[in-house]
Amino acid sequence: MSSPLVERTELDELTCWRVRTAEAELLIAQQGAQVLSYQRDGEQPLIWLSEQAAYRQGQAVRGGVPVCWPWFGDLRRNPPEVQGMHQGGPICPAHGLVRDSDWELLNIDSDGPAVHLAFVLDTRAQPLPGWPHTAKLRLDIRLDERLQLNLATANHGDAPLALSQALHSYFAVSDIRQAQVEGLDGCRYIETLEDWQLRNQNGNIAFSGETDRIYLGTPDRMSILDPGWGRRIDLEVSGSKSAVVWNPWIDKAKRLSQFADDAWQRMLCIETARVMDDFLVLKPGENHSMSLSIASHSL
Ligand SMILES: O=P(O)(O)OC[C@H]1O[C@@H](O)[C@H](O)[C@@H](O)[C@@H]1O
Repeated sequence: MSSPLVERTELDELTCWRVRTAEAELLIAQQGAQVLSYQRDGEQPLIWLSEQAAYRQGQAVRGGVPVCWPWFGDLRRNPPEVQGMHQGGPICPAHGLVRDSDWELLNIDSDGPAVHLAFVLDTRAQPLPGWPHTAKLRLDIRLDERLQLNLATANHGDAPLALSQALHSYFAVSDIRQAQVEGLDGCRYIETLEDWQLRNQNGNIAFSGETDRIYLGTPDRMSILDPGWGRRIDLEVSGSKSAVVWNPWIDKAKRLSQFADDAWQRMLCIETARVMDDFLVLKPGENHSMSLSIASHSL
């Protein structure tokens, strides 16, 4: 078996890392430590990357796995403790401050057929605008027969940190209208499209319109069933009890940046998260890890 290969490549304004193992290819942008694409040989992509993706500094790439931190979504929809950490006035971008920041590549190493890359963002070296706290964020990416992401936050300050976060994974599907999500039966969810009402999930999730929901009390395993490609994508998570399920459908697709009008058909976000009442509080010196493992199997 050939040993894994990691090469640096520049995509327009962004430095990226292309990882090739005997069975898969992974592309990561150093900006945001953003996984951009992931495909196993002989399979359709697992992670979706927009065909209109732009590789610009200071702008998250549409697709892949952006890291949302130290808040998820609209800051004003976050618990007061999370909002209170921001002292930057009215400018507070959606999904926090790190998806378009420079991260440092700490390490690349391989262990037999597996490759591991670690990226860090330390707010002491790189202060975040309007967020004057001392924390170290680390994303470990490991590729072997599956893709594993581990997002760790350490509080290096002397006061508690309150934050929300997500690994905003865009998955590739053959056709969202045929896909289903298994594993969330019986969970409560917030229907953000209908006044943030609290509802209950019955059975699998199927898609027939714009979907933007925050699931609470989520389990450690979920799957995307994709009959069109005869495959299931199995997600295994730890350190998270909330997840966001999102597809923009027809109208919102037209308003999104770097997004083709018909791209909603081919993607589905299931975002491993710590949001709403699952937000994170870290005491001084405390560390927290949230991980996501992605594998595919035939249906
Ligand atoms: O366009 P952005 O900032 O990358 O956000 C994309 C989507 O991210 C999802 O997490 C949100 O639930 C959606 O409401 C939002 O549209």
